[in-house]
Amino acid sequence: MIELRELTKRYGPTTAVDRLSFEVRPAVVTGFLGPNGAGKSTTMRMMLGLHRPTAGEALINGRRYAEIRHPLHEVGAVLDADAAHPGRSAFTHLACLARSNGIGRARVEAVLAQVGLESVAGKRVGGFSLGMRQRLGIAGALLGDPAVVLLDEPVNGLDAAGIRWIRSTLRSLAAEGRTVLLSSHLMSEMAVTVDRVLIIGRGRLLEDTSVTEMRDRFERDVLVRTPRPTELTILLSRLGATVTRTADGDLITVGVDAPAIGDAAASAGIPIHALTPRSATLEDVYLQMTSAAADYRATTPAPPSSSAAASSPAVAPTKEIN
Ligand SMILES: Nc1ncnc2c1ncn2[C@@H]1O[C@H](COP(=O)(O)OP(=O)(O)OP(=O)(O)O)[C@@H](O)[C@H]1O
Repeated sequence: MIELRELTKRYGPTTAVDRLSFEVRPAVVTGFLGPNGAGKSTTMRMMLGLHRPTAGEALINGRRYAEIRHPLHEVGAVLDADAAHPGRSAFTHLACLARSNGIGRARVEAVLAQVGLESVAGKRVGGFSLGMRQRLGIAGALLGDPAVVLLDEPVNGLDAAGIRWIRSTLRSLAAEGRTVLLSSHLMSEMAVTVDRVLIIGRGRLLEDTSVTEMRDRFERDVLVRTPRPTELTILLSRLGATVTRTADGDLITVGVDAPAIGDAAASAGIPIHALTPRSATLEDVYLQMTSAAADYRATTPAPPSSSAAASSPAVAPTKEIN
């Protein structure tokens, strides 16, 4: 379990982390999301005692990192896939880490097998692909069999097979009852990997929810095409729907689902030419939530056909960011 209480970090005039409070629970994979510069790395570094908070605290299993006597046995972290010396073999790298933490050779062999690096254990890390270096980082994090595992941007730059491997590894670590927290700035990567999401923007917590809840919460609408839009609008409004008309004459209906719209139109003899249920993608929702908090945004607008506004219903930001 990880607990943050009013955790704050200021660098001169910049407030990188702003009174952040949340809990990361065991047995689920939690994603820590936010745009570039949102404060994810700073927060993780404070959790690991690498940065001193300006105010507040980060507790791992009830204690500050500095108070943990054998940290590798309680918390494993991968902050940088390139932390291993390129001239060392994977085995030597892990054996050095293990030795300095009182961990035996058998455990080194076990974690190498767990991450699928057994066959290249004697090879120099300098020749490893990014995916192999990520696996090695995770092996190092698991050496002490910790209850808490933290990974900063673990899927950054990985190919599809690497992402799939990380995903299944994190799921099995959570299934063993561990607390698993990984950061990313991409919702699309997180949506299929994590159970819960903590979203931050400009150092503040914007959302603490499950992926399922986030999917369900955002309004779904139904696009309806009919040659008799005025009559259908009156009919659907009587059923409690909110109906708006697009420039093309289609109806966007919220509050009544597609089968009910079809049934109502059929019983009134109104022809329907198209009936399309739509929902906002998690990426749309996430971008909308964090847009006000993004430090760096592309200024080139997306083509209308692929923009969030054109392809999905309006999603309202859930909290105001000041
Ligand atoms: N050592 C530092 N000195 C001054 N400012 C810093 C320092 N480290 C981070 N910052 C600032 O703090 C803010 C948060 O940075 P941080 O790296 O934690 O964000 P992040 O969410 O991890 O971003 P990214 O996704 O780009 O890695 C940024 O505005 C950054 O410029």
